[in-house]
Amino acid sequence: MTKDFRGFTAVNSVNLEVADNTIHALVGPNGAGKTTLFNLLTGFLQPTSGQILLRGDDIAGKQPEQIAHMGVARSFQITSLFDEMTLVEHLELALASPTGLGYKFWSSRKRLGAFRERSMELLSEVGLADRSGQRAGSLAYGQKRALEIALALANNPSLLLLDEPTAGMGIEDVDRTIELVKKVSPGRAVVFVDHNMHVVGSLADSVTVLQSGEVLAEGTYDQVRNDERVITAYLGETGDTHE
Ligand SMILES: Nc1ncnc2c1ncn2[C@@H]1O[C@H](COP(=O)(O)OP(=O)(O)OP(=O)(O)O)[C@@H](O)[C@H]1O
Repeated sequence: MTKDFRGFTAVNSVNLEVADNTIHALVGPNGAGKTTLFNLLTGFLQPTSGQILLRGDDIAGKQPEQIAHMGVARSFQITSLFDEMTLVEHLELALASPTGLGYKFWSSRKRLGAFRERSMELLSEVGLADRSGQRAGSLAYGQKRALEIALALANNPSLLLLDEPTAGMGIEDVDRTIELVKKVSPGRAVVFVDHNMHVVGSLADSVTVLQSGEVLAEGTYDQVRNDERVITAYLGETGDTHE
């Protein structure tokens, strides 16, 4: 698929194929087109040309809500939580929204109770069950990111997109997040963007390296990390982020 912004091609004929039950990393220097690609996959941007097939259905041109209903979920790079709401309320709201209950939330708190059990399951999946009644604002940074993953999982997506899931984390949270993503990946395809090569090497079954909107290299982590073009692209940026 391709995305032009008034003559500037941010994503140029990128062909990305992600199989079920696999974890795929999207890496590349700043401005490579990773966020634009995520925006295309989730309907926040429309491709200038090309198809986006989700298990055979073309989702290009559909609205973000439709794409979400079809099984694509994304956790954001920037936290999008409500500090005053509890963890379990976050999950209940996320579970209620595809049913159309979402907008009535404020007047039908009782009906949301129907989602309590599933909310607790999701919280325990990400290791936050014992904090279910706490306000999101009271969580540590790594826990907030785990809550975001739980929210992304609420509608059991077939394609889970994680935008820099370990950004800003200390090493312990990074390792916890690696284990969490491994744990929640079976049964779906996961695509993540991350600048941390330890994370990419630990998680990714396959890696696509983007540069200036184009695919620079593709393969396993070991294949791409030894690719001369990749090394050059990264050296050009920061000197040593290829590890
Ligand atoms: N709405 C827009 N209008 C014009 N240009 C844009 C727009 N969005 C992104 N771009 C440009 O497209 C290119 C790719 O940007 P994108 O944000 O996708 O890169 P990225 O790989 O996600 O970078 P980073 O790692 O810094 O997040 C950049 O040159 C950016 O300036």
